[in-house]
Amino acid sequence: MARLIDGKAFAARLRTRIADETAEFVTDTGRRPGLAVVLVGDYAASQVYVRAKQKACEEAGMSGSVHRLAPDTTQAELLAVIARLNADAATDGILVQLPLPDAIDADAVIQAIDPAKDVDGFTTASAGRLLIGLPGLVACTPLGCLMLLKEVAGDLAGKTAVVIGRSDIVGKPMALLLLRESCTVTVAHSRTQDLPAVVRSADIVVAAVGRPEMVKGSWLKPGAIVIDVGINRVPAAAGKTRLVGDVDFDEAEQVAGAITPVPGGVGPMTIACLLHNTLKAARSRAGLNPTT
Ligand SMILES: Nc1nc(=O)c2c([nH]1)NC[C@@H]1CN(c3ccc(C(=O)N[C@@H](CCC(=O)O)C(=O)O)cc3)C=[N+]21
Repeated sequence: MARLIDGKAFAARLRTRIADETAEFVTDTGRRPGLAVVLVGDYAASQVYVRAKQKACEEAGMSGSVHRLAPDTTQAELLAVIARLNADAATDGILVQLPLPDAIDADAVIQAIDPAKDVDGFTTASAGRLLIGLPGLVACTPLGCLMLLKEVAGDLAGKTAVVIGRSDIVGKPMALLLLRESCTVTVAHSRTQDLPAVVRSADIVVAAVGRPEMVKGSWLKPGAIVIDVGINRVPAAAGKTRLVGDVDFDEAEQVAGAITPVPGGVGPMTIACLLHNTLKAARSRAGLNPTT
């Protein structure tokens, strides 16, 4: 049976460490690190995530503000909010909650964020710095996945890694982070031929496709480390729903060496890494040395 990778517990320890470092930052600078979350519209899942992010900020001793805008907010109005937050000295991190309403050009909004405050790591500046190996803010979900992998496997050099999914916010930055750790990286996607055979070659599998329970136990190399980024709500008994990942957990845990559960795996790490990035941005803006 696979070892269970307890992302929730790891994230809790990380958040405690960040809280200690935040207290030091407050002593050094006389102010709290500040995260501004911008939420447009009334998408139900976003309301839940945004509240979780704000609560996590406050528990770490940071200031977390949520800027709620109406569903019919125009692009110009949203850009004006970003400009104001870019110029605000007390704001260290800016996160525009996705998805945005269809009428708004999400890319134009993201690119308007000051890269020094880009705690999601979504701007071209942040993505480009990761690509060429310069220090910068890295997207929270892949960063959290990497932390879990290093915790479980230690040195990743020379290991074969397959990333399933090629999104700009998970698959691509995940592949670059694994390459930076000297893994041999394959990025698989919807057009990949014989995906089971590709997955079977991997010591490390990161599943980020958004298809419930798609990765089967029989696809895995015995002993592989499996990181499941998927968060899919599917129908369950008695008209209820339940969360499942992109990996068929019950099958995979019979074959894998270690595996993250859903929930309680990658999700909590995403939020902890958002705090990590906010503190990192705050330290950098205050002229302090980076801690990690
Ligand atoms: N600009 C932007 N940045 C984001 O980082 C971002 C976003 N937009 N839009 C939505 C997605 C989703 N996301 C999650 C964060 C934490 C959990 C999480 O903590 N999940 C828990 C609980 C899940 C539950 O019970 O619903 C878990 O997996 O254990 C999930 C999902 C961040 N996102």
